[in-house]
Amino acid sequence: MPSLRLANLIDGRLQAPRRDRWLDVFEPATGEVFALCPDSDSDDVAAAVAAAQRAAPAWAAASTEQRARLLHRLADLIEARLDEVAALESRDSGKLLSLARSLDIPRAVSNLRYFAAAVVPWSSESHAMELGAINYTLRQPLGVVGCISPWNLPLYLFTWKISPALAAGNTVVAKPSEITPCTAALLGELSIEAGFPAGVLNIVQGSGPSVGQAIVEHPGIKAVSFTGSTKTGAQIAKAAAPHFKKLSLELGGKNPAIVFADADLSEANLDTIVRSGFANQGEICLCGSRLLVQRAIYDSFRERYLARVRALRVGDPLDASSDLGALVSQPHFEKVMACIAQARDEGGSIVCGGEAITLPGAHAGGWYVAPTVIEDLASDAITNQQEIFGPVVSLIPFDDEAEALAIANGTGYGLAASLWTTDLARAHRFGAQLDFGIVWINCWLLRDLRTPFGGTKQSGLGREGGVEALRFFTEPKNICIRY
Ligand SMILES: NC(=O)C1=CN([C@@H]2O[C@H](COP(=O)(O)OP(=O)(O)OC[C@H]3O[C@@H](n4cnc5c(N)ncnc54)[C@H](O)[C@@H]3O)[C@@H](O)[C@H]2O)C=CC1
Ligand SMILES: O=C(O)/C=C/C=C(\O)C(=O)O
Repeated sequence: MPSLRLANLIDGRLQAPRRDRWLDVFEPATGEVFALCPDSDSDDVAAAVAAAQRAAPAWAAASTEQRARLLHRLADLIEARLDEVAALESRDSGKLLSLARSLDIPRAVSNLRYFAAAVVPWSSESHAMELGAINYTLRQPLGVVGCISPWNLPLYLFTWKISPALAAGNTVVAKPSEITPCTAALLGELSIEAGFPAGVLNIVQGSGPSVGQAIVEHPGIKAVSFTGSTKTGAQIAKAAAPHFKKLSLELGGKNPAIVFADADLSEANLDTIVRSGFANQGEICLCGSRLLVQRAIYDSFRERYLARVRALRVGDPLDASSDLGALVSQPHFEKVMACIAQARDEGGSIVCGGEAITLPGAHAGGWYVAPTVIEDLASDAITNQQEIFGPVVSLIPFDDEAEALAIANGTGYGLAASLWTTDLARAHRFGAQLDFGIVWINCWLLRDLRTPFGGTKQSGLGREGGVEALRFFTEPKNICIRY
């Protein structure tokens, strides 16, 4: 029997799911079950919404300083237990412990602190009219909002959603992924210790079709912020439409990293380009899975790049010398392997990796895939069009800017692009033409939490981050006074 049994947080109390049903939670590094997650249903969601509705008036009326103080206190508690939270995140998701410790958990803390700080000086607009009237726009909390997050950056994305929602004065019903529920459950416990009033933050654990859908469909939930697959995003949009709910959808990507012949390919930059494909086993929606390289440097770049990728070590996520850990689940492992098989079937050459890796001993049952590089596929091949979300990068040569732009923009997605060039004019010209919500020039995943974050086309709807997130989680009300 797994030793860890998670709980829902509803109305300030840790609770078992009403039906007393449970889901297995696997440790991707070993393939073993190590925890049980509540398999909650619409009754648990209804109880959470009712608690959130009761808590909403007082939370909305609290000063921004009071709300900010509690968010900071929660951040303090997570920070004080950094090692423990990072170890839990790594165990739950298969990600490197070093990454959880240096990126995921510090960023979760930053999310809480950033929105705690941002909401205090946040002010509304006013518009004076010459005829003798003034408008001012109130930004009022929506009431109860839903936050649904995925498994790839569990606490990082869970806090990215709940922090602005709470800071702006809403009460929350949140659902982490049932595949990686552990750190959100721990955050729930810490929120009690931090002193959040009962019902302000509710966490209902369980599957997408039961808990996620019940959140989206509940008439008491005024807005839903979702990160995950484009397919689920479309289902949510459909279910939310009859209720006219506000939606923020941060979905998939098929991101290009575009390397021009004039790029500064220093060792550090080359490392970043490799990282942009393989960080977190490629399980980040921002990973550059299409590597476009100008033909003039293709051969020399390819040689240096492949040498680096071949040197990446797949291993135990707890081992500091591992560069890649385990994929998050058996179904996801099977999906990634099927994508590699499909790349072969459509004529791609696997120039590096391409196989599953079996580690010795206790890790033999884990889900490991070798970093894989594919060549010789047209840009409209399925491999170069569909999101794989694993350690798989496709190399694509191009001749000039026009061709690079057509390839880069030529998918259904538009999340993030990275561009490598020393030509400043090209950087501006090309950056402006890329049909993506985020463009990094000579860097990747350099994040400033004040900036708008999100994608175009099938990568989503709306923007998260900074003031955009505070706007999303509030209702503007214009008041016009004649004097
Ligand atoms: N950040 C991203 O862009 C992510 C992309 N993906 C992509 O999606 C593929 C499938 O992964 P999944 O875990 O199935 O992603 P998913 O999009 O189904 O799951 C994300 C979250 O949505 C919830 N959910 C699922 N169905 C729902 C519904 N009908 N209503 C409301 N919530 C629902 C899940 O329980 C989870 O909390 C991956 O292989 C990957 O390609 C997955 C996770 C994150
Ligand atoms: O906000 C960020 O820095 C990163 C967000 C990443 C995702 O949303 C994702 O991988 O799904």
